[in-house]
Amino acid sequence: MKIVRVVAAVIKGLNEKGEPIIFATQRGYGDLKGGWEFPGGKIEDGETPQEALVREIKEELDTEISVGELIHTIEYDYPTFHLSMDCFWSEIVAGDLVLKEHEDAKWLTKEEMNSVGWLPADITLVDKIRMSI
Ligand SMILES: Nc1nc2c([nH]c(=O)n2[C@H]2C[C@H](O)[C@@H](COP(=O)(O)OP(=O)(O)OP(=O)(O)O)O2)c(=O)[nH]1
Ligand SMILES: [Mg+2]
Repeated sequence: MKIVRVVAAVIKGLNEKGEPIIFATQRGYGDLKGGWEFPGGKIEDGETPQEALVREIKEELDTEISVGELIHTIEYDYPTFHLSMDCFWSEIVAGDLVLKEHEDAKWLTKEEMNSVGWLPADITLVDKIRMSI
């Protein structure tokens, strides 16, 4: 099966109560349209995962991020491809998270993380994030 290598940013911030919040985006096009995900995309030839992630977040959200530690690499079989997705803690350096490609976005607290319809590959990662924030 075809392997698709993807990077995703788990962007962490704080709400007005000082609680940790995570930025989630809703896919605006394609087969998985409407599903919630962590912004990011496919690694291109010659890029490191971190370089790919900085580029993708600039393209998708017009925002500059700093890429932190790897949280987890998701391996998941979709019907037509195998997804291998590196997920990194990330923080905003500059920019306002403008939705250039996504349909919607939300900042979610730990308690709210199960309130959106995540893509099937993301479920184990979401659980892991909920335990660690
Ligand atoms: N970005 C992202 N993709 C995910 C997640 N979970 C998940 O299954 N995927 C899948 C959906 C896509 O089939 C694939 C990568 O997607 P993408 O569409 O974001 O790639 P891209 O930004 O480079 O966009 P494109 O040029 O291919 O349209 O990974 C996630 O949390 N974030
Ligand atoms: Mg993308």
